[in-house]
Amino acid sequence: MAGRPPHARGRSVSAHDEETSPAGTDVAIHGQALSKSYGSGRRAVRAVSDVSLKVRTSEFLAIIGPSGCGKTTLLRMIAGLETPTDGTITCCGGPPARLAREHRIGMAFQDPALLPWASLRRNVEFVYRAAGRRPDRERVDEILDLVGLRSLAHLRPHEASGGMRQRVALARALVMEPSLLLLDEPFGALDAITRRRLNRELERVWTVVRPTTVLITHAVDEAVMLADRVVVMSGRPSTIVREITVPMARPRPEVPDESFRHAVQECIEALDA
Ligand SMILES: Nc1ncnc2c1ncn2[C@@H]1O[C@H](COP(=O)(O)OP(=O)(O)OP(=O)(O)O)[C@@H](O)[C@H]1O
Repeated sequence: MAGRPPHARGRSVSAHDEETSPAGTDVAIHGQALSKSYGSGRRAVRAVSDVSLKVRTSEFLAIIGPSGCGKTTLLRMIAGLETPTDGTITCCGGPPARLAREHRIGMAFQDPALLPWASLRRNVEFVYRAAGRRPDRERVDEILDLVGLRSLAHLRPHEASGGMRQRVALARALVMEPSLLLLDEPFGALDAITRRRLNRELERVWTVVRPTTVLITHAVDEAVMLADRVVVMSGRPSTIVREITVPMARPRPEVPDESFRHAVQECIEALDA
């Protein structure tokens, strides 16, 4: 299994410390002074305030922070689904909307929103149809294998467990080999055991495919278990207050070791600050 990439080595830093931001041509996501407000006048909500971040190609970044601090809004700006009120963002060297148009962004959310009448396989194939392409059956088989669903692919969503449905969501997000994988609380609705199992599977799949990944989660241990780097957002103002590099090789240990506990503690302290 691949070890942690050399770029993941580092220290805990301020989000605005340019020296510690990934430099050079391998920057996949580059947001500069991003702000987003909804509405106007006295009813305006400043959802994200002055966020700058860089994410390297093939890096796994997790975002944690209190409810309502702007995590989803930030992810939606990265996906090209929201336009920043201020600041700029590029993904793979161009505007996010271009990447989205080229179907190079894979997304999965807490609610997998599967087509109820279609088999799990057809739900995965649907990604191709939505992009106006013929499904690549070999690739669909490969991704179903990777998420452990090949033998269950004939089931309909109502016959599948919550964990299986989330695996379909992950397969859908990955099947077209996206440059960016954006995950918004994908396992938030699952029980602790299934969630832990899917964390392991996501780690394994990510190690094989290695897309640049941004994961939003409320679970600090999930963030530390999966990410190269954890970004902590605060509620007031809605911005990045801390970045924590996770100094652990992959696969991450089953039993939390000292560096895992230390990284979790750092995240908790940043959240409580
Ligand atoms: N489309 C919208 N219109 C108006 N306000 C919005 C919209 N989307 C989000 N907001 C507001 O922006 C703020 C940030 O919301 P966002 O969903 O980005 O936070 P979050 O950190 O992802 O929250 P949670 O962890 O609860 O999912 C909140 O105050 C929210 O009410």
